[in-house]
Amino acid sequence: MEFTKWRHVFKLDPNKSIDDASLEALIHSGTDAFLIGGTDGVDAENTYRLYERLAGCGVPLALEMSHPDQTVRGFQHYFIPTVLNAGSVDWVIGHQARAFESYGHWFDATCVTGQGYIVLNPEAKVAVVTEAKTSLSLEQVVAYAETGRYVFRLPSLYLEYSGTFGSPDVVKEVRLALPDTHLFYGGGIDGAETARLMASYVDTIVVGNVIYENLDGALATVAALR
Ligand SMILES: CC(C)=CCC/C(C)=C/CC/C(C)=C/CC/C(C)=C/CC/C(C)=C/CC/C(C)=C/CC/C(C)=C/COP(=O)(O)OP(=O)(O)O
Ligand SMILES: O=P(O)(O)OC[C@@H](O)CO
Ligand SMILES: [Mg+2]
Repeated sequence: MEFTKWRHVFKLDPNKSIDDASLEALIHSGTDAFLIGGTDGVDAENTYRLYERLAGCGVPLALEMSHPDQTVRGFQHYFIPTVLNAGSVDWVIGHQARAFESYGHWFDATCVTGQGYIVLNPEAKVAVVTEAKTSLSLEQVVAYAETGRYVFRLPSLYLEYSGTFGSPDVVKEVRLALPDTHLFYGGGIDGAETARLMASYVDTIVVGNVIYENLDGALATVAALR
């Protein structure tokens, strides 16, 4: 699974419902992959149910693990997030270490990638759950990104504005500071314009919420990159 080639992914939340027709449209949209992930209300059952609806669809499936119950086999790739600017160390390394304690025997480095999250929307559920320090200057965001890259040697960083459109200036500065790091951006991409803008700065744009609010807008985010 070469996530480094992905330019556009749809993020599907196991805790949200989506009808078959919409899922079919996403499958045929031309997106590079489906990233399954959510902050709350995710468990093995709803993760597997969503996996089953997508298995064999021809689009790569990756699981972004945010709960120990989510060790569901069958995905082509797994991301284990760490929230670099979390207010509690549990979300930086605590939950992950406990998960390895329980499930590490399943670990297969060829299909699991660490993902350094920097959460920047204080309203986002993930910010509340992880007590993220979101009041950061541009220099502080860059500093977190550089720490993720140079101290923790994370193979990917994720600028997370989940639920709102983020600051292009911040994203651009992180890109300039870390030209060789795989950057994901997610947050408020709702159509062609926002998709193109953020795709000009990062390697992979992640489109989530708009799927459940305006399917045409979601599909336009793929067409915009063609
Ligand atoms: C099966 C297999 C290959 C296993 C390998 C072996 C192994 C190592 C297994 C253990 C792996 C495991 C289970 C790790 C998870 C451990 C854990 C709990 C880590 C903490 C993860 C973390 C930092 C979560 C923070 C929240 C987060 C990043 C959430 C997902 C992304 C996101 C913000 C989604 C957007 O949706 P949502 O936030 O839900 O927003 P709305 O619903 O409001 O739109
Ligand atoms: O839901 P949106 O705002 O598109 O954000 C996508 C993704 O970054 C959420 O983790
Ligand atoms: Mg959710």
